[in-house]
Amino acid sequence: MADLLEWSKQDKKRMLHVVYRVGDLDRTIKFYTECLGMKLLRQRDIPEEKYANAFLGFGPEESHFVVELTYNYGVTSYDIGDGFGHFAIATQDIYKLVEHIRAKGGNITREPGPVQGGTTVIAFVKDPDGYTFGLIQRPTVHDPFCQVMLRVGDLERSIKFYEKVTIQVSLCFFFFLSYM
Ligand SMILES: C[C@@H](O)C(=O)SC[C@H](NC(=O)CC[C@H](N)C(=O)O)C(=O)NCC(=O)O
Ligand SMILES: [Zn+2]
Repeated sequence: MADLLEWSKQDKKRMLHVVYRVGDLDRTIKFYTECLGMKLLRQRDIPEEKYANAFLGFGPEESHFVVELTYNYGVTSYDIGDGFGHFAIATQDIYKLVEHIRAKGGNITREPGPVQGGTTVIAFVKDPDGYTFGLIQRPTVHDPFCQVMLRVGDLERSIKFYEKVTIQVSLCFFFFLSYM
Protein backbone atom coordinates (compact mmCIF):
# COMPACT_ATOMS: atom_id res chain seq x y z
CA MET A 1 0.00 0.00 0.00
CA ALA A 2 2.90 2.37 0.78
CA ASP A 3 4.16 1.90 -2.81
CA LEU A 4 0.74 2.83 -4.15
CA LEU A 5 0.58 5.91 -1.91
CA GLU A 6 4.02 6.99 -3.10
CA TRP A 7 3.18 6.24 -6.70
CA SER A 8 -0.08 8.17 -6.63
CA LYS A 9 1.81 11.22 -5.33
CA GLN A 10 4.29 10.98 -8.20
CA ASP A 11 1.84 10.10 -10.94
CA LYS A 12 -0.03 13.24 -11.95
CA LYS A 13 -2.62 11.44 -14.05
CA ARG A 14 -6.09 11.24 -12.55
CA MET A 15 -9.64 10.43 -13.60
CA LEU A 16 -11.24 13.73 -14.67
CA HIS A 17 -14.90 12.99 -15.33
CA VAL A 18 -17.51 10.50 -16.39
CA VAL A 19 -20.13 11.45 -18.99
CA TYR A 20 -23.59 9.92 -19.25
CA ARG A 21 -26.98 10.86 -20.69
CA VAL A 22 -29.99 12.01 -18.66
CA GLY A 23 -33.59 12.75 -19.63
CA ASP A 24 -33.97 16.06 -17.78
CA LEU A 25 -30.95 18.17 -16.79
CA ASP A 26 -32.73 20.33 -14.21
CA ARG A 27 -34.25 17.26 -12.52
CA THR A 28 -30.83 15.59 -12.17
CA ILE A 29 -29.06 18.81 -11.12
CA LYS A 30 -31.70 19.30 -8.40
CA PHE A 31 -31.20 15.73 -7.13
CA TYR A 32 -27.37 15.81 -7.20
CA THR A 33 -27.16 19.20 -5.48
CA GLU A 34 -30.03 18.93 -2.97
CA CYS A 35 -29.77 15.20 -2.13
CA LEU A 36 -26.13 14.26 -2.75
CA GLY A 37 -24.48 17.60 -1.93
CA MET A 38 -22.70 18.10 -5.25
CA LYS A 39 -22.04 21.58 -6.64
CA LEU A 40 -23.13 22.69 -10.12
CA LEU A 41 -19.78 23.72 -11.61
CA ARG A 42 -20.77 24.79 -15.11
CA GLN A 43 -23.34 24.29 -17.85
CA ARG A 44 -23.21 24.63 -21.63
CA ASP A 45 -25.82 24.45 -24.39
CA ILE A 46 -24.94 23.47 -27.95
CA PRO A 47 -28.14 24.21 -29.89
CA GLU A 48 -26.55 23.51 -33.27
CA GLU A 49 -25.87 19.95 -32.06
CA LYS A 50 -29.14 19.77 -30.10
CA TYR A 51 -27.58 18.84 -26.74
CA ALA A 52 -26.68 20.48 -23.42
CA ASN A 53 -24.19 19.56 -20.66
CA ALA A 54 -23.98 20.15 -16.93
CA PHE A 55 -20.84 19.48 -14.86
CA LEU A 56 -21.21 18.68 -11.15
CA GLY A 57 -18.87 17.49 -8.43
CA PHE A 58 -17.81 17.91 -4.80
CA GLY A 59 -15.22 20.54 -5.69
CA PRO A 60 -13.58 22.32 -8.65
CA GLU A 61 -12.67 20.33 -11.76
CA GLU A 62 -8.99 21.21 -11.21
CA SER A 63 -8.92 18.92 -8.17
CA HIS A 64 -12.07 16.80 -8.09
CA PHE A 65 -13.70 14.09 -10.19
CA VAL A 66 -16.86 15.40 -11.85
CA VAL A 67 -19.90 14.11 -13.71
CA GLU A 68 -20.64 15.52 -17.16
CA LEU A 69 -24.38 15.13 -17.70
CA THR A 70 -25.57 15.13 -21.30
CA TYR A 71 -29.12 16.02 -22.31
CA ASN A 72 -30.02 15.35 -25.95
CA TYR A 73 -32.92 17.56 -27.01
CA GLY A 74 -36.21 15.66 -26.82
CA VAL A 75 -34.75 12.43 -25.39
CA THR A 76 -36.35 11.94 -21.97
CA SER A 77 -35.13 8.46 -20.97
CA TYR A 78 -32.41 5.87 -21.66
CA ASP A 79 -31.94 2.12 -21.25
CA ILE A 80 -29.08 2.00 -18.74
CA GLY A 81 -28.43 -1.70 -19.29
CA ASP A 82 -26.65 -4.03 -16.85
CA GLY A 83 -23.03 -3.21 -17.62
CA PHE A 84 -23.17 -0.14 -15.41
CA GLY A 85 -23.14 -0.97 -11.70
CA HIS A 86 -22.95 2.19 -9.63
CA PHE A 87 -21.15 5.35 -8.74
CA ALA A 88 -19.99 5.51 -5.12
CA ILE A 89 -19.89 8.43 -2.71
CA ALA A 90 -18.09 8.36 0.63
CA THR A 91 -19.85 9.91 3.59
CA GLN A 92 -18.96 10.26 7.26
CA ASP A 93 -22.56 9.62 8.39
CA ILE A 94 -24.41 7.28 6.04
CA TYR A 95 -27.52 7.12 8.25
CA LYS A 96 -27.86 10.91 8.29
CA LEU A 97 -27.32 11.12 4.52
CA VAL A 98 -29.88 8.39 3.81
CA GLU A 99 -32.50 10.15 5.95
CA HIS A 100 -31.71 13.45 4.21
CA ILE A 101 -32.12 11.85 0.78
CA ARG A 102 -35.37 10.15 1.84
CA ALA A 103 -36.73 13.42 3.25
CA LYS A 104 -36.04 15.04 -0.13
CA GLY A 105 -38.00 12.27 -1.88
CA GLY A 106 -34.97 10.24 -3.03
CA ASN A 107 -35.34 6.53 -3.87
CA ILE A 108 -33.29 4.50 -1.34
CA THR A 109 -33.06 1.01 -2.85
CA ARG A 110 -30.81 -0.57 -0.18
CA GLU A 111 -30.94 0.45 3.47
CA PRO A 112 -27.67 1.24 5.29
CA GLY A 113 -25.92 -1.78 6.74
CA PRO A 114 -22.80 -3.90 6.41
CA VAL A 115 -22.00 -4.99 2.89
CA GLN A 116 -22.84 -8.67 2.25
CA GLY A 117 -19.83 -10.67 3.42
CA GLY A 118 -18.07 -7.66 4.88
CA THR A 119 -18.19 -4.90 7.47
CA THR A 120 -18.21 -1.67 5.43
CA VAL A 121 -21.53 0.09 5.90
CA ILE A 122 -23.17 0.84 2.55
CA ALA A 123 -26.48 1.92 1.08
CA PHE A 124 -27.83 2.42 -2.44
CA VAL A 125 -29.93 5.21 -3.94
CA LYS A 126 -31.21 5.57 -7.49
CA ASP A 127 -31.08 8.92 -9.24
CA PRO A 128 -34.01 10.23 -11.35
CA ASP A 129 -32.87 8.33 -14.48
CA GLY A 130 -32.22 5.09 -12.57
CA TYR A 131 -28.45 5.36 -12.22
CA THR A 132 -27.39 3.82 -8.88
CA PHE A 133 -25.23 5.61 -6.35
CA GLY A 134 -23.57 3.51 -3.66
CA LEU A 135 -23.08 5.36 -0.38
CA ILE A 136 -20.08 4.20 1.66
CA GLN A 137 -19.42 5.09 5.30
CA ARG A 138 -15.85 6.42 5.45
CA PRO A 139 -13.86 9.01 7.41
CA THR A 140 -13.25 12.41 5.82
CA VAL A 141 -11.88 12.14 2.29
CA HIS A 142 -10.50 14.72 -0.16
CA ASP A 143 -13.13 13.86 -2.80
CA PRO A 144 -16.31 12.00 -1.75
CA PHE A 145 -16.80 10.76 -5.33
CA CYS A 146 -14.71 7.60 -4.89
CA GLN A 147 -15.74 4.87 -7.32
CA VAL A 148 -17.37 3.81 -10.57
CA MET A 149 -18.47 0.14 -10.62
CA LEU A 150 -18.66 -1.46 -14.08
CA ARG A 151 -19.49 -5.09 -14.75
CA VAL A 152 -16.98 -6.83 -17.04
CA GLY A 153 -16.83 -10.19 -18.81
CA ASP A 154 -13.19 -10.98 -17.97
CA LEU A 155 -11.54 -9.33 -14.95
CA GLU A 156 -7.93 -10.10 -15.92
CA ARG A 157 -8.49 -8.75 -19.43
CA SER A 158 -9.94 -5.51 -18.07
CA ILE A 159 -7.23 -5.10 -15.44
CA LYS A 160 -4.59 -5.51 -18.17
CA PHE A 161 -6.33 -2.91 -20.34
CA TYR A 162 -6.87 -0.40 -17.54
CA GLU A 163 -3.38 -0.72 -16.10
CA LYS A 164 -1.41 -0.94 -19.31
CA VAL A 165 -3.33 0.81 -22.06
CA THR A 166 -5.48 3.63 -20.77
CA ILE A 167 -5.37 4.76 -17.17
CA GLN A 168 -3.34 4.10 -14.09
CA VAL A 169 -5.51 3.09 -11.13
CA SER A 170 -4.92 5.82 -8.61
CA LEU A 171 -5.62 5.68 -4.89
CA CYS A 172 -7.75 8.83 -4.72
CA PHE A 173 -10.09 7.31 -7.29
CA PHE A 174 -10.45 3.77 -8.42
CA PHE A 175 -12.64 1.78 -10.77
CA PHE A 176 -14.35 -1.13 -9.10
CA LEU A 177 -14.69 -3.83 -11.74
CA SER A 178 -17.28 -6.37 -10.75
CA TYR A 179 -17.40 -9.83 -12.29
CA MET A 180 -21.06 -10.90 -12.65
C1 LIG B 1 -21.19 0.26 -2.00
C2 LIG B 1 -20.53 -0.21 -3.21
O1 LIG B 1 -19.35 0.52 -3.37
C3 LIG B 1 -20.21 -1.67 -3.33
O2 LIG B 1 -19.30 -1.93 -4.03
S1 LIG B 1 -21.16 -2.92 -2.58
C4 LIG B 1 -20.39 -4.41 -3.19
C5 LIG B 1 -21.32 -5.54 -3.64
N1 LIG B 1 -21.07 -5.81 -5.03
C6 LIG B 1 -21.53 -6.93 -5.62
O3 LIG B 1 -22.20 -7.75 -5.02
C7 LIG B 1 -21.10 -7.12 -7.09
C8 LIG B 1 -21.66 -8.41 -7.69
C9 LIG B 1 -23.15 -8.31 -8.04
N2 LIG B 1 -23.56 -9.59 -8.59
C10 LIG B 1 -23.38 -7.23 -9.10
O4 LIG B 1 -23.24 -7.54 -10.30
O5 LIG B 1 -23.67 -6.07 -8.70
C11 LIG B 1 -22.79 -5.26 -3.49
O6 LIG B 1 -23.41 -4.69 -4.36
N3 LIG B 1 -23.33 -5.72 -2.36
C12 LIG B 1 -24.76 -5.58 -2.11
C13 LIG B 1 -25.01 -5.59 -0.63
O7 LIG B 1 -26.19 -5.41 -0.25
O8 LIG B 1 -24.06 -5.77 0.16
ZN1 LIG C 1 -18.83 -0.21 -5.19
